[in-house]
Amino acid sequence: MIKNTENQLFPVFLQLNRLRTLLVGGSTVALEKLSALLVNSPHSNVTVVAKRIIPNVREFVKSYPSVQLHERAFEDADLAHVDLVLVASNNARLNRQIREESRKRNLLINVADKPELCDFYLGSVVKKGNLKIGISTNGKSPTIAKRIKELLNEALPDEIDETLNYMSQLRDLLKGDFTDKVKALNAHTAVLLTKEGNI
Ligand SMILES: C[C@@]1(CC(=O)O)c2cc3[nH]c(cc4nc(cc5[nH]c(cc(n2)[C@H]1CCC(=O)O)[C@@](C)(CC(=O)O)[C@@H]5CCC(=O)O)C(CC(=O)O)=C4CCC(=O)O)c(CCC(=O)O)c3CC(=O)O
Ligand SMILES: NC(=O)C1=CN([C@@H]2O[C@H](COP(=O)(O)OP(=O)(O)OC[C@H]3O[C@@H](n4cnc5c(N)ncnc54)[C@H](O)[C@@H]3O)[C@@H](O)[C@H]2O)C=CC1
Repeated sequence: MIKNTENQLFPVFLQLNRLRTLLVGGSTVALEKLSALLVNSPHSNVTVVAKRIIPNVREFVKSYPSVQLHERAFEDADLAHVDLVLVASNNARLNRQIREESRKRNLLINVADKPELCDFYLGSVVKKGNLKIGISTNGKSPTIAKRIKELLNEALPDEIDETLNYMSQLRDLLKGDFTDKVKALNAHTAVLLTKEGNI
């Protein structure tokens, strides 16, 4: 039985360096979205289109050569040759229009703070080396998502990345069929779930 109250979103981790992302809007909220994209995927191919681009955005993208800025109004043609769309404009009609045009082209879209116009949501992200954890509260409370991120950031030791690298080497060394490998990897990590393991 599927309960309506449960979180039914499906999480994925995108290779934004291989995709082309359009961001419409160039102000405070656009900067938040841009920073969420680039802090996680520094080689994201992002095209920003906005009537006005604030200096903070210009400053921020200086460290990211894969970002292009276009200070002008949005045109439908901006949707050609992109894979993903994010909108952070202050114009409700424009948001709706971009949503419709994006769906016609089968593009996935996120409109900042307008869940009803979104095909996907951004999450809070915990990162320790190779480990990345995405957090969603099903849109109920982004603030709680942020707090859980802070909690996990403190709880997970930096050494977790060494463990991941060690396990990766072990994985390459292990011989035998798939089932044997899984057994061995599970045996090596069983201790992590005990208090003494203390990941
Ligand atoms: C549905 C979703 C769609 C989407 O935008 O993708 C959405 C929607 C809305 N956000 C609103 C407000 C705020 N958003 C934040 C922050 C974040 N919001 C993010 C995601 C999401 N926000 C998606 C759901 C994620 C989930 O399921 O948990 C995070 C996780 C990721 C990111 O944006 O990068 C990022 C934390 C990053 C970090 O970890 O630091 C803060 C807090 C702050 O900024 O400190 C506030 C103010 C306080 C508050 O309201 O809680 C409003 C009301 C606007 C209004 O009142 O006008 C709506 C609209 C509505 O709910 O209807
Ligand atoms: N600022 C905030 O903290 C919050 C913002 N929001 C939502 O996010 C939206 C954006 O927020 P801000 O960045 O603060 O807005 P803003 O008003 O500072 O910036 C809007 C951006 O949209 C661009 N824009 C407007 N019409 C355009 C067009 N036709 N083509 C291309 N670009 C166009 C503007 O040039 C500007 O860069 C708000 O309207 C609101 O719905 C929601 C909650 C909080």
